[in-house]
Amino acid sequence: MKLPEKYVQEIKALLGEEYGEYEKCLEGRSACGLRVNNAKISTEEFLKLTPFSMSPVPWVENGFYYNEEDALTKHPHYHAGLYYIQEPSAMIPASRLPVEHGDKVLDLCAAPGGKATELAAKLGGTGLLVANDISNSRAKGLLKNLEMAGHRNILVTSEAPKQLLNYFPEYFDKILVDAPCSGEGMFRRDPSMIKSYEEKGPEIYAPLQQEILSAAIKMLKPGGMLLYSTCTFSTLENEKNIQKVLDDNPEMEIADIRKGDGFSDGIAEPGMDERLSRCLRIWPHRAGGEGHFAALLLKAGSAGTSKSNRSREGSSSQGKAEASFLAFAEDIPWLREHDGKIDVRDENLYLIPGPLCDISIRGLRFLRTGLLLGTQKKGRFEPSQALAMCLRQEEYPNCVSLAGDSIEARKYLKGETVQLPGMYSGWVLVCADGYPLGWAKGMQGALKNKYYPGWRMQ
Ligand SMILES: C[S@@+](CC[C@H](N)C(=O)[O-])C[C@H]1O[C@@H](n2cnc3c(N)ncnc32)[C@H](O)[C@@H]1O
Repeated sequence: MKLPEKYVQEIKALLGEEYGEYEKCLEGRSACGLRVNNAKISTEEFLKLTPFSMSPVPWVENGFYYNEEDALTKHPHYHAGLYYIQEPSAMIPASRLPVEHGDKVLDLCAAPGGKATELAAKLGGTGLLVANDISNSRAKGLLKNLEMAGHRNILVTSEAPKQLLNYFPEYFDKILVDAPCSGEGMFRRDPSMIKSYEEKGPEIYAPLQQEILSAAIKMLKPGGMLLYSTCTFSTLENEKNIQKVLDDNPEMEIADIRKGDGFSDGIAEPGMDERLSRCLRIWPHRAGGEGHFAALLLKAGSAGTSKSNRSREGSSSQGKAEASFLAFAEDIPWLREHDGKIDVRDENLYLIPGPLCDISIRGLRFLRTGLLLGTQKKGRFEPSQALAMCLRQEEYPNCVSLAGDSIEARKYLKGETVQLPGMYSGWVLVCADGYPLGWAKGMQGALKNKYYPGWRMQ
């Protein structure tokens, strides 16, 4: 691999005599990783269920290495949202941000959702995750990944950080800034990054990262925590940005971050704050991952409750639509006991998470508020794909479960008609090994495929 000369000099200066090991390591293959979605399945259960062999990623309990030749994105368990394909060192940021149930969490640069899906899993259906990406097209992929993973307490937005700040000053308990960066840690996995590095290197990204960080700090509650991460090695984009945060914001402190075998400390060059060593670095020749940087920051003060600026009243057309939905959702406990409200917009019904009922988002560019439950057509409720992904088999009695490795499960995911013995009527939840894939409509014994066309398996 031909690395840019400027980059080679930079890394030699950081690694000294270790540089040879780093260079040699780039000739090898990068590791493939997946993260189990504990919002749907425990790690233990997943390991019993999966037909693939895998070995643990040492720094996260739900992370695993798998063999490159295994087609993990083609398996129905992937489409059931049981795991997310993720580069192993990219599993660190969400795992090191101490999200607690009930928190209001912001993932400011979230697409395509590798970290947002884990942050939402840590919330366990409580609190709120605002997942944002400035790119609208990338935010669409983010929404799909959050929905496939079965998350409902979400607000998916596509805004510049400065604009979000107008809506959420000092609002969040926890914030992740997984910043756009020069991607030096991705050269082996994606050699096209070398070209983009040559066009836009650390000098271009560092000011953008500072701008994003500055808005993020203003959105963090006193007492809140912010994790800043990149997949690059340049100190300009990493420690020097954190140094600037410390210089400009006396209320910000670097917190200790849990490290492990093969992790390195942050680099405090002469004249820089020694606390920068608390940051974390992953180098590909020292640990089984491509490379990452993470800094955990704490804002001084104690967290109060966020201000509410909106009432929870629903619209008058709501009563009828809500009633038809509730008849459908009779046995789903979390739909009867949620802390939010059901909102009706046009034909669509949404379950708005509690914290989102208390704020105004008028004028904000969003792709989703809460969970799209379904649509109300000619007085009848049609459940959404996203609702199917949030359900557990035991919460909805009218189910059919296909074997995960069956031809039928794959046919269903391709949008084809599946012939099954038995008589079905109404909305049937189709599962693979007991984990929902989507809907079918029982019609005179046959099952009409209602899998969301945009998600079909190719
Ligand atoms: C490193 S990627 C994020 C990866 C993501 N966190 C994940 O784990 O899947 C950085 C993201 O930042 C977005 N981005 C670029 N400039 C931004 C800005 N000014 N504000 C917010 N997001 C930005 C990019 O569109 C890109 O999706």
